[in-house]
Amino acid sequence: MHILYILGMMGSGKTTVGKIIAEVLGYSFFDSDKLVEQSVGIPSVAEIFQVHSEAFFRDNESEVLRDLSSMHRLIVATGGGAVIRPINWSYMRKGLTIWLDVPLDALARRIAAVGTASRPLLHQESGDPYAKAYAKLTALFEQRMDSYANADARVSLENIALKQGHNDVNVLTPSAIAIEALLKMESFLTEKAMVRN
Ligand SMILES: Nc1ncnc2c1ncn2[C@@H]1O[C@H](COP(=O)(O)OP(=O)(O)OP(=O)(O)O)[C@@H](O)[C@H]1O
Ligand SMILES: O=C(O)C1=C[C@@H](O)[C@@H](O)[C@H](O)C1
Ligand SMILES: [Mg+2]
Repeated sequence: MHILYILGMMGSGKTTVGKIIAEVLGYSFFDSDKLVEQSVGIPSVAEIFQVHSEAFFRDNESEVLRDLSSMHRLIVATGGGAVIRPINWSYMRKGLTIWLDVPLDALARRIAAVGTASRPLLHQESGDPYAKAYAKLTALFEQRMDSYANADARVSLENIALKQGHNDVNVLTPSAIAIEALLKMESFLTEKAMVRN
C-alpha cells in the first residue's frame, strides 16, 4: 500500500486517527486541507471560502490530491468533501481508502465543543451550535453517504462500541479507532490478495 486515504465527515477524527496510524506504520502524514492552505497561501480553509469560493477550494483540493497520488508511504487525511468529485476518486483509487463512519450526533457534539468558525459549511452566527451543526451535517451526509460508501473499508464507531460492549461511541479512544482501521485495512488487503491468487 503506497497511500492510505482517510475519508469521513467533518470532525470524524481523520486528522487525529490518521496521525496515530502514520506513527504506527512509520508513514508520513499529510492533511489535505493544510496542503490546500499552503498552496493557495491563505492560512485557513474558512478564509479561502470567503476570499475565493468553495469551487476554488475544491479545484485546489483536487490538485493537491493529484500531486499526493504519485507519492509513497503516506497517510492522507482528506477534506470532508473530497469524496464528492469523481476526479478525486481517480487519484485516491491508486491507494487504499478508509471511511471513518461516526454518528452525526457525535460529530455535532465534537464540533459544537470547538465552535464552527473554522468550518465554513457549518458556520452560523446565531443559534445553538449543536443543533445547527447537527442539521447541516445531516443534510451534507445525505448528499455524500453513497460516496463515502465507495471506500475500500469502513470503520464504524457504532460497531467498535458494540464490540467493546458499550452503546456510547463517545467513550472510544482515537487509539482504539486507529487499531480497528488497521485491522480493516489488513482484511481488505488479504481479501484482495486472495481474489488475485
Ligand atoms: N475518538 C475521539 N473521541 C473524542 N474526540 C475526538 C476523537 N477523535 C477526534 N476527536 C476530537 O474531535 C475533533 C475533530 O477531530 P479531527 O480534527 O481529528 O477530525 P477531522 O475529521 O480531521 O476534522 P476536520 O473536518 O476538521 O478535518 C477534535 O477536536 C478532536 O480532538
Ligand atoms: O466537509 C466538507 O465539505 C469540508 C470539510 C473540511 O475538511 C474542509 O475541507 C472544508 O471545510 C469542507
Ligand atoms: Mg482534519
